[in-house]
Amino acid sequence: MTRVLSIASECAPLVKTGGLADVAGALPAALGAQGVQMRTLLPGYPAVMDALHDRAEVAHFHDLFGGQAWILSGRAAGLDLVVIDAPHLYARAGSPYMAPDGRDWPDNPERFAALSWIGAHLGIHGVAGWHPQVLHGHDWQAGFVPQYLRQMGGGPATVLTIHNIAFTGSTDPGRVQSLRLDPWHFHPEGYEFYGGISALKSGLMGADALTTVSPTYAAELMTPEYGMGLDGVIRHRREALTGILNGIDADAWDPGADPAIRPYRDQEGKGANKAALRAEMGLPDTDGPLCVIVSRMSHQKGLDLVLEALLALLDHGGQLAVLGSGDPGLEQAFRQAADQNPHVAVRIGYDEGLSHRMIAGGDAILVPSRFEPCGLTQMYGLRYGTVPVVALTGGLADTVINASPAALARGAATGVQFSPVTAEALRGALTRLCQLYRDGDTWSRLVANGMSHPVGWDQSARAYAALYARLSTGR
Ligand SMILES: Nc1ncnc2c1ncn2[C@@H]1O[C@H](COP(=O)(O)OP(=O)(O)O[C@H]2O[C@H](CO)[C@@H](O)[C@H](O)[C@H]2O)[C@@H](O)[C@H]1O
Repeated sequence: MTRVLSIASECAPLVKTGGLADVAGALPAALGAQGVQMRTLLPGYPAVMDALHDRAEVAHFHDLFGGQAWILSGRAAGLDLVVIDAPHLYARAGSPYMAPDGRDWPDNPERFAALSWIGAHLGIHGVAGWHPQVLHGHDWQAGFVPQYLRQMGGGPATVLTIHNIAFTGSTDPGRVQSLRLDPWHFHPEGYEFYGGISALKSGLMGADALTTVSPTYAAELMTPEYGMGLDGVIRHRREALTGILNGIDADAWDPGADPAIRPYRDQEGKGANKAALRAEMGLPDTDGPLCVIVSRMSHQKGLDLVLEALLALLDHGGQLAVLGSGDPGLEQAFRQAADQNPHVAVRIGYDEGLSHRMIAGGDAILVPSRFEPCGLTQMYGLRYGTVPVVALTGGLADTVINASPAALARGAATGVQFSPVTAEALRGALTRLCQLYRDGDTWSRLVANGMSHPVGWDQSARAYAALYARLSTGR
């Protein structure tokens, strides 16, 4: 049994703003099957504190970045947790990162430095006799773990996973002291980044192993186009980096047993869900494909391209249903598209149940991301027989097999890919989708291929387990 402490700023189903939470929530069970004992360290947000049971206090700090903190072990939602009960940092309404008015909390650097600091502390001192052999942090919020370990005199091996390099946890150099960083390490080999401080850069330089969530994204990160200024750092650490594809939570996303939908096991069974979704979204019947989108609305996700390419879908009898929130300009543009066209429906917001109904009821799911470390919704689509139309980038390239004539002839195709990530290429992909949809036999094969494509955690959990084993025996 390798003992691993996962350090995450969000974790499904307790607290989620995006895919990081899904992964942090799914890893412990997936890895349990591989002989890894994983506990998850989380900030004590109200939702986490409310759900925590079987609590035991394992440590107390008089001053954790400006106030008292109690470290609690316990369980919630089937997860073994270690929770930082620090009301001055985490007992706030809103999302993990933002106030209810949508603005980032000004002390986010300290709030997540505290998470990393406690992670490092527990790495050295353990949790009531349980001593992790590996500390596995996620994204910038866990970036300072290796730095603090170094300041505390060393400890277990560290892994840092990049879910989204767009967030670097950067702040101004005046915060060295409030972040409890050793000023001697304010240099390019440490946490300094373009004259400021970056938690992610610090972790990328200091962690024993780096992972990201698909092999293609691992390669892309080393290029200026995708590295967001950190490509040089990543090239410098290329020997330490591996791409391990995400899986999906196969229990939460099982079309045969999903309580949010009318369960089904083959293409036939999708019909009732499609009719229900059309009724729910107020969409009329057509003979073209019903395309769905479930997404954060941000530049990353390329949804502006969908608006530009929309007519290619509508002119072929297709429809679009969108669930998402984020960029106010995009929200408004989708609302307007829905007002202007009876075959477009939009729900602005975050709605877990509706996301299941959309993916069950759609014929196709659109994921036109400009960059996508892995992407989960295209994999939900595969499992639910909802054909993914994806940009050829990152994990989208690694999880979908394009319906080229050769792949169709081999019986391997599962979706439609397009490249470059432009409205013009997306128009071509939507036109092709509509052609495939009209050819009933080919469409049925695409759907069936997707539904039998493996999207669970087995293979990736083995890859993480092997990485942890290598790191913990190497010390
Ligand atoms: N309005 C809404 N209502 C309900 N559910 C919604 C929703 N909007 C989004 N979701 C859900 O949130 C999750 C989003 O996960 P993704 O992997 O697609 O992207 P994200 O960019 O957040 O994650 C980052 O981290 C993950 C995990 O590593 C990587 O896969 C990804 O590429 C990377 O950008 C999915 O479970 C999706 O269903």
